[in-house]
Amino acid sequence: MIKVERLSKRFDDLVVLKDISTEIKAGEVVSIIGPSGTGKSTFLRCLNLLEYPSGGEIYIDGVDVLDKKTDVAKVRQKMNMVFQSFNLFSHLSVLENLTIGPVKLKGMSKDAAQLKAMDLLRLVGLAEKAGKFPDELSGGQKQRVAIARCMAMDPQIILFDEPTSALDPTMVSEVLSVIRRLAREGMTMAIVTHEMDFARDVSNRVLYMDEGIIYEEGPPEQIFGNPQKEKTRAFIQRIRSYTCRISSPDYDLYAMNAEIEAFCEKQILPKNTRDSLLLLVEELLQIYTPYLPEAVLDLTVAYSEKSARLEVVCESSGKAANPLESGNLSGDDLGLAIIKNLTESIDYQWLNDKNRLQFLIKTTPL
Ligand SMILES: Nc1ncnc2c1ncn2[C@@H]1O[C@H](COP(=O)(O)OP(=O)(O)OP(=O)(O)O)[C@@H](O)[C@H]1O
Repeated sequence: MIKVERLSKRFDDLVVLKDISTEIKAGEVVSIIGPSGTGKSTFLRCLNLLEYPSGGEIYIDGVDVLDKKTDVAKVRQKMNMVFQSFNLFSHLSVLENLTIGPVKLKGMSKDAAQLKAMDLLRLVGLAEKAGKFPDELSGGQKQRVAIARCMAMDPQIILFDEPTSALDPTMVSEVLSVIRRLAREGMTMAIVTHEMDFARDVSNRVLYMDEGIIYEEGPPEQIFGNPQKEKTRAFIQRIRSYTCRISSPDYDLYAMNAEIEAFCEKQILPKNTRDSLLLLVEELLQIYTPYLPEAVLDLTVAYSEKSARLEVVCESSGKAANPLESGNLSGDDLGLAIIKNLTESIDYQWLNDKNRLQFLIKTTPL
C-alpha cells in the first residue's frame, strides 16, 4: 500500500531523515517508536507530503507520489492524519467538523454526510455531542472527534501522530480504545506513539527509529521481547547509563564518585543500592589500576528503569584475559569476595577486541 525507498529529509543543515526504506501493507498496523527528536513525526508528515522529502521515493498503491505528474490531492485522499493537537475547527460544531470535508472535498450531499457523521460519532461513543463545539469537550473527546472526522473521508490508511501526547493521563485510554477498535476492524494504520504497551498490543509491526533511520523493525514480540540491537534494547528497557573513560592511574576518583552519585540520584536509586554500587566501583578500580598505564578502561553504570536492573560494565583494552582471574588479583581475595557478595552475576566476554566484564548488582537490601 505504501512503499518508501531511501527517503531523506533535511531542514537546512539539520538532516532529520537519513535513509528510510520500508513498506506498509493493507490491513497492517505499524507503530513507530523511538527517542524524541529522531524524526518519527517528520517521517509521517513526509508520507502525506505535509513535509516535502529531500530525497527518495514514496509509492502509494504503486503511484509515485513525488512524480511531478502525479495528482497529489487525489493521492492524499487515500490517507488522512490524526494530530497530537486535534486540529478541529473551533467555530464549527462536532457534526459540522465531520461533514465539512465530505461535502466540500468529496461532493457528498449534506444529508448523506450527516448520516455518515452520526454513524461515526456512534462508533467513537460521542453521538450525543454532535451539536456541541470543540471547546465544550474534554481532550479525550476532542481526539475521538478528530478520529471520527478522519474516518469521514474514507481513508485507506490513517496516520496517527502521537495521538495521546497532549492528553491528560486519565483520557489516554478512551482514545487508545477507539484506535484498538479500528485495528480490530482491519483499518490500515501507522502510529507514532510513546505508549509502549499500546504499541505492543495493537501493532503487527514495530519500527524503532533512532537518529533518522529505521534502526530495527520487526513484530512486537521481537522489538519488545527480544530486540536484536543494543540501542533498541536500551530504549525498550528505558536504560539510563553513565560512562567514564579511565586511561591513567592518576584519574580523579572524587570527581568520578560524585558523578556516579549524581547519576544514582537522578535514577532515584535506594541508598543500599547506591552504596553497593560505589563499593563495587571502588573494588573494581583497585583491580584495574595496575593495568592503567597500558590499558584504557571504559566503566559504564547502566540502570534499567523497567526491570530495575543495575549493571556495571568494564571494557578494557589489552590482551584477552579476564581481569578477575589475572595475576594482579592474587593476594586480593578479599576484594574479589566483596565483589562477589555485591553482585548477582558476573559475566566475562572477549568482545570487539576488549575484555568485557559485566556485573549485575544485587538490588535487594544487604
Ligand atoms: N519544520 C521544521 N523545521 C525545522 N526543524 C524541524 C521541523 N520539523 C521538525 N524539525 C526538527 O527535526 C527533528 C525531528 O523532529 P520530529 O518531530 O520528527 O521528531 P520525533 O521523533 O517525532 O520527536 P518527538 O517524539 O519528540 O515528537 C527535531 O530536531 C525537530 O526540531
